[in-house]
Amino acid sequence: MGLFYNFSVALFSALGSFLFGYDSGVIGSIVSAEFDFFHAYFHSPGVSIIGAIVSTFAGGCFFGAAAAGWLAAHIGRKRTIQLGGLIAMLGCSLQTGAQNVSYLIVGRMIAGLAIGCLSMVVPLYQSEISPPGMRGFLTGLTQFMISIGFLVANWVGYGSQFIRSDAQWRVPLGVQIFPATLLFLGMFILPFSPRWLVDQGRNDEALAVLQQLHGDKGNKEFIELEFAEMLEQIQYEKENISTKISDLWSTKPMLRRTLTGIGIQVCTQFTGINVSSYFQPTLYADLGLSGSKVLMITGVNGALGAITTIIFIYFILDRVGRKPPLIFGAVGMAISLAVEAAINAKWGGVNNHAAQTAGVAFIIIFSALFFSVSFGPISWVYQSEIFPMRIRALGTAVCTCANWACNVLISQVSPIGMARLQYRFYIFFVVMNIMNGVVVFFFFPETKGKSLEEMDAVFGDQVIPHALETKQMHNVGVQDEKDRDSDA
Ligand SMILES: O[C@H]1[C@H](O)[C@@H](O)[C@H](O)[C@@H](O)[C@@H]1O
Repeated sequence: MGLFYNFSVALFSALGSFLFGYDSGVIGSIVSAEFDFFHAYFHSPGVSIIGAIVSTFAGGCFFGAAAAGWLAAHIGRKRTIQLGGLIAMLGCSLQTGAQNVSYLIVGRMIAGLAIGCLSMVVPLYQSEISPPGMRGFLTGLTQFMISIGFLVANWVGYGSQFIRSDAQWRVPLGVQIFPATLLFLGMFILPFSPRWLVDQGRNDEALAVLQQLHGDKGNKEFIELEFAEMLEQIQYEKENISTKISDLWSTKPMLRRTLTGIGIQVCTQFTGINVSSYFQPTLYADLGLSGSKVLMITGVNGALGAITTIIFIYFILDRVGRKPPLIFGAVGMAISLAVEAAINAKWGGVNNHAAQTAGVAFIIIFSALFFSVSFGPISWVYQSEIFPMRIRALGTAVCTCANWACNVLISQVSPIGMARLQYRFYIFFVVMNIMNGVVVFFFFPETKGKSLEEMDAVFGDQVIPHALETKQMHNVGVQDEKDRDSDA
């Protein structure tokens, strides 16, 4: 039990993040020209209908994330995840059984509501069940599972194009019903967030969950201190902080939290990641590549991204903190995109093998290396750890909505930008990545190793003294890792 159980709970809840990646990724294949049965069934939908099929999903995500802010505070994190799973089952079933375009669009919208909700609540739940020294790893599982979702979607899409019936598009859409059902049912046996339980006055249950999550072996003192601090902080917040949306900007420290939370998500979107996630085949086509090679490279890129993410969150994130990797990633992405722009400017459209290889390599380096060790995982970790309990659900929801709003904007504008600006479009993102690095350097505080209750000290509104020293808590996290190793 103990940390292995804690890890398993965080990983299982990340099935919600898998659905996020899968649902975002699969539609690209389905609307592509290779899916002839899809186009025949829906009477060759034009670009505007295809645009609607793709973007109603992201629109639904925006509203799903907003609603989850209220739900997670009232019915709790666990039940909100279950509700997300249930709605995903409905949305995916509607898409799979679609009889006409409206049916499909409604299905996409409903699935969007579910994914938006899950995208906000899964990392929030993970961060509230984690010990401080492992919060980066356990919450970073969100990004890991998003990338696995994208990866599986790519390969399912690839395989399904060879089916010679309507199953060609119904199968890849239907596949998601399985993880959605598993998430809905499995969450019945997973614990509630201990912090939400304390907020509801269910203290005994909260303590029992903490003991279950962190294990009792050699950890008793840590659990007692963590629990005492949780009680004290949440009690203080209950008496002094309301849960109104205006609390997000009512004091300077709160405004700072809100701006950094929104900031991390806006910066993440402006790295340009979704140009690569959604339009990768076009980027390769601009380099003169086509056919099955493109899907192969996309798949390899996705697999490398997942591997880099897991290595980064497990070995590095909780040791070096949030800021240094963000700055490293921003610089790395700016350089990769600058090289990409130069290659496209000089050799775009020309059949030069060396230039093509370098162009592909830098797209992969951009996302599978630099994004995966920076904004990818850290955006979810950071937004889930900076708000005080009373307003955490709402604050996290606002940040996630910022993610989806920018996501819609960039995915709508990118096809036009790529066509009109060509290689100059990369330069826009070079500039944005440099700005991201500057913003992080000057405005983002470091949160590594602090307990969620200690974030008030980080943001400058500490009122109660913290019994649990950061150093001590961090050591316990490390101690736990050792226990896990010796358990194995
Ligand atoms: O590829 C996804 C992207 O579609 C999301 O917009 C972003 O927030 C995720 O972190 C990323 O992994």
